[in-house]
Order: sequence, then C-alpha cells, then structure tokens
Amino acid sequence: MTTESRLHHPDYFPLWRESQDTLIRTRLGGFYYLLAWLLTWGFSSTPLAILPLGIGATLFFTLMLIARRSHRLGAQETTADLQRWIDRHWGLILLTALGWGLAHAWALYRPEFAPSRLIATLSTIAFSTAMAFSFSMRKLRCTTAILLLYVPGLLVLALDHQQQQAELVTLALYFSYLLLALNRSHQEYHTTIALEQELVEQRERYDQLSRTDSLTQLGNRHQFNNLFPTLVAVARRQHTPLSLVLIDIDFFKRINDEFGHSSGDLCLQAFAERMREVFRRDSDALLRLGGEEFGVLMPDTLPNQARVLAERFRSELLASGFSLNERNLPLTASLGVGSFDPQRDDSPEAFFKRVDNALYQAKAEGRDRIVLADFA
Ligand SMILES: Nc1nc2c(ncn2[C@@H]2O[C@H](COP(=O)(O)OP(=O)(O)OP(=O)(O)O)[C@@H](O)[C@H]2O)c(=O)[nH]1
Repeated sequence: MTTESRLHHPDYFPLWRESQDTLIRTRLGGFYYLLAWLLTWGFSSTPLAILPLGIGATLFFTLMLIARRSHRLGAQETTADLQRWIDRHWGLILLTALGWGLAHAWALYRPEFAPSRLIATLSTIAFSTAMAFSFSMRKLRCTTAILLLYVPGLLVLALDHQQQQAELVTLALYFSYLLLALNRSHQEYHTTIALEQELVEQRERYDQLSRTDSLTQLGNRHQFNNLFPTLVAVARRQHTPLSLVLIDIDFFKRINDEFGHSSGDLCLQAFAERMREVFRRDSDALLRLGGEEFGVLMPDTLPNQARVLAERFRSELLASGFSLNERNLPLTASLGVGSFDPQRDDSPEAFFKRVDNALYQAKAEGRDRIVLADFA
C-alpha cells in the first residue's frame, strides 16, 4: 500500500499528520535549549568554577539535540509504526523539558547564576509558550512538558517566597494563562485536522467518481486510459502475462429503438452485472469503454485462461438473454481476446489495436463469437 492510499484511511491520516507536524516543530527546539543553557552558564559570575556542571549540561542538551534530529520519520508502514514514533519523540521532548526545568531551578537556586538568572527565566517562559502553541496536538503530554519546564523553578522560588514573591506570582499567573492557551490551541489543531481529513476524503470520492461510469459502476474510459499503459509496462518489465478482452453488445441499437432508451440503460446495467459475475478476480479491471463497448483487463492471466472466461461469458449471455418486464429478450455479444506480446506489440496502442481488430473480425464474421487476436 502506498502512503498516498494509506492517507485515505481514517485512522492513518491524523497520526500521519501529527507525526509530520511534530517533526517540523521539534527541529529548532533542541537547538534553543542548548543555546539557552550556554548563555545561562556563560553569563554566570564564575563559569569556570562550575565547569563540570557546565560541560555536563551542555553534553545533555547536545545529546538531546542530536537524538531529536536523528529520530527520523521513515516511510512508516502502519498506524502502529506512527504511534510508536510519536511516543518515542514525546519521550525526547519530555526529557529535554525536564532537563531545562532542572537547569532553570539550579540557576535560580545558586548565587553564581545571579547575573544570568533572567536569561534562564525568560528561556523557560519562551519554551513553555512555544510548547503550549506548537505541541498542543497532545494535551496531557504537553501539559506535562510545561509542568516539567515550570515546576522546578517555581519550587525554588517558593522556598524563598518572602524575597521572590513578585516573580513567583507572575510566573504562576503566566502558567495558568499557558494552560488556557494550550486548551484552545489543542481544540483548534484538532478542528483543522478534522477539516483536512474531510477534504482528503472528499477528494478521494471525487476521484472515484471521475473514474467510474455512473450507469454501470464499472471503470470508465478515463480509468482505462490510466490503467492500460501502466499494466502493459508492468507486463513488459516483469515478463508476466496480461490479457485484454474487448466486448461489444450485438445489435444494441435495436433494444433502444424497440423498447426505449431507459430499457437500453437497464440492459447495459444487467450486462455489467453479468460481467462482474464472470470476471471475478480482484485484479481484473472491468470497464465501460464507450456506449455498448466494454473491456476487461486481466493481469497475470494467460491467453488460454482469458479465452475460457470470455467463452463462458459469451455462452452464458446467449443462454440467458436479457429479462425486461418479464419478457426474455435475446442478447449476444462479440468478443476480441488477446494477450500482450512484447514481440508483436511495440506499444500499448498496438496491443489494443490487435485486440480491437479481433473484435471487429468477430462482428464481421456474424457476431456472437470470439476471435483470438493472438491467432488473427
Ligand atoms: N440506452 C443507451 N444506449 C446507448 C448508450 N450509449 C450508446 N448507446 C446506443 O448504443 C447504440 C450502438 O449502436 P451501434 O453502434 O449501431 O451498435 P449495435 O446496434 O450494437 O450494432 P453492432 O455493434 O454492429 O452489433 C446506439 O443506438 C447508441 O445510441 C447508453 O448509455 N444508453
């Protein structure tokens, strides 16, 4: 199954979209955590005196950056693959958030960070704001990430709440705003996804309609034009058989003339139903190519198998005719049957022409018969 066709599956699309969004939005994040730490450390009063801590935290944020960047989204096969990728990526996001929350708390706690504590606090506000707006696809996880960013710092401020009251209250208020913003952003995100999904499904429906003959529900000429060259190319490349049966109803004009156009339509529908009963393989493509001309494309079908099926179709049609208003009318068809032969057919058009000539010959020889293009 291609990604394109999987996207039309209602369970697959939201996860696929979410993983794409997560990937795009996480790209820059890892870098800014590292930068914020380097600034906080570098502008502390004694960066060299806290070298082990400085290097340790730098390594941690570098590692997180590399892990995020290298956690790529491959050609994910199933919804379970996507779900696993999203879970793992959230693991990285939450771990980075915890790392930064602790770094911020440490910067608030230790006096050597006094000159750079504003950098750390501003960074916490920036990271949690970005989190609330950019990662709102999962509310619980995003709330956890904001808590991990915020709570360690708030706890440190609370320890010394007499001195830090203003900062503590401001940060706590901003925190409540972030939770409200996250809630709204979460709803907006999922409304947008639902709309997009509806569009994808609508496009699929229109696409299906444009490929289907509305009277018989078989594939139409447009579908044939798309499918035929592709199947011929596959048969040529993989050396697999491909058979084509062209069918034309005999004297169909008489039905229209004698019983009216709507009876002619009923006849075409019954004819298509009969085709579905005989050519039953999933891989067979049943098509209405024009007025009363039909085609069956049969991949992986040898000439003899195609001939047997075509003959069965012809004889059963002859035997049963067409029932109209409790009357049984005679109904026959002429058929051209052929298989793609790379030695003889240098193009899809040449193959079609060969089978079409066989159909023409079946008509010319008296109708209600099969002519094999391979021997014509
Ligand atoms: N009811 C109906 N008739 C259609 C439709 N499309 C084409 N036709 C009719 O199909 C008839 C085809 O007539 P012809 O091409 O002379 O073929 P035929 O009468 O089947 O004769 P042979 O093919 O030579 O055996 C015409 O009368 C068309 O109007 C359709 O969608 N509905």
